[in-house]
Amino acid sequence: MGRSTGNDGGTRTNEPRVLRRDEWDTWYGSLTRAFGGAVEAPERLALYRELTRVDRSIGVWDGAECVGSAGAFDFRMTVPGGAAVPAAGVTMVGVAATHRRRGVLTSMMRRQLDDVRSWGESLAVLTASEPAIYGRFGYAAATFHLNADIDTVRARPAVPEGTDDVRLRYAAPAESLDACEAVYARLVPGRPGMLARRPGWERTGVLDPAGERGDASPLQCVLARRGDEVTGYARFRVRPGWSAEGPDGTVELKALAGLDPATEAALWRFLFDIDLTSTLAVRGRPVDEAWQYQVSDIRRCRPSLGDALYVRLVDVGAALAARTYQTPVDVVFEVEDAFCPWNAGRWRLSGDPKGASCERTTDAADLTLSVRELGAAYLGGVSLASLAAAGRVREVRPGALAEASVGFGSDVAPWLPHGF
Ligand SMILES: CC(=O)SCCNC(=O)CCNC(=O)[C@H](O)C(C)(C)COP(=O)(O)OP(=O)(O)OC[C@H]1O[C@@H](n2cnc3c(N)ncnc32)[C@H](O)[C@@H]1OP(=O)(O)O
Repeated sequence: MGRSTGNDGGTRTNEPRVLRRDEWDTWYGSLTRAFGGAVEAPERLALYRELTRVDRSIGVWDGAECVGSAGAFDFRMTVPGGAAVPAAGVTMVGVAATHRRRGVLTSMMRRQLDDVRSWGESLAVLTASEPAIYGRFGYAAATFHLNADIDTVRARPAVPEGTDDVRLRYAAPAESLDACEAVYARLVPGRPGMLARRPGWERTGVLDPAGERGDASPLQCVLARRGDEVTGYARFRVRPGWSAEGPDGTVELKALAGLDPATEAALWRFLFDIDLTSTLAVRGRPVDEAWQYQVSDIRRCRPSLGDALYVRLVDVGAALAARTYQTPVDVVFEVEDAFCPWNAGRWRLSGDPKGASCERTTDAADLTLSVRELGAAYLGGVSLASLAAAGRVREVRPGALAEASVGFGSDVAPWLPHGF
């Protein structure tokens, strides 16, 4: 770091160092400004202050001014096979516009990945403000999500048997939090990419600052029950609207979870049917969610895909051994990793649906790729065969690509349940 030309006349900046709690306001203020400077709601600010792990956060200072920030939550993320693997949730990354493009981010990524390795965490994950930023540091998009603006007048859901047995009742979002979290916790092991809720994180789902609603309703919650058991929930707002033809409101879905297909269908049907609305706006849903296959007209749902979680294998051997493989795999990867050279070289992965090992080897390579391709394929959402077709994976031993590609797949699409 330290290229000495810049908008501030060439003042040198320093190496990143760990944040102190009393520096948080300055540090976070610098981050907010890097994101454009809009003022955040006090409730959101207070929660993020509480959730920040200052001991895992770093800043770059130029005199008394904070010019770079980066943090890392300590998540547990589900990987294929169901294990909850420690993953550093990289967050709050920003560099002052006066100090941009002179290596401040690079110095923070260097320090952070060294730190993550020293904490014994084999994965770092993030959501990117811009996809072009993080590839050079070894991250790759590993999960995608589905957005839709559903015309609920013309696209109608067909529900499975048992849906009518599910009872729905309104509940206050904050008061029903424990019941919702119990449902969420049961779903976490079943889908790669899901994050076990850490203390405090459950509150992000019911933050409801009045200043962020515009003309929409406060957050609403409906609980689903089968018998006495809470089996699901949906949180949403309603944004009323009127056109010359009549009511034209929008339901904005914020969260939905169900323990069984009938519960999920009952919640979706409810959201389709709220009076005085004609659009159901959904963002960030799993790409394989059932509602898409229940609607009468998918085109009227205006679906679109978005990139979601970026994965970086910080310790290739430990990360690949932490997940399982849906069919037997025995392949040698030749891995290129310029930013974390401890990963570079040959690794033999032997795995099946029960478990896996991944060790250093001197055997000949079967497949060559960079750590980014392993990150993309890690959760089973991007196939190694597709990456090979894109010229990013090279097959040396005939048959190795199909073997690894099928083995890395996941029957359930990986999904990031919330931003961070
Ligand atoms: C996980 C999260 O928090 S995502 C949020 C990221 N933060 C933001 O988007 C806030 C606004 N932007 C910023 O704060 C800064 O511009 C940052 C953090 C994106 C980049 O910081 P900088 O200190 O300027 O990056 P740095 O100088 O280390 O750049 C390293 C390389 O990345 C490239 N790069 C940096 N930002 C971008 C970008 N937005 N798009 C494409 N390339 C980029 C640089 O050109 C440079 O390339 P080179 O090595 O080929 O010369």
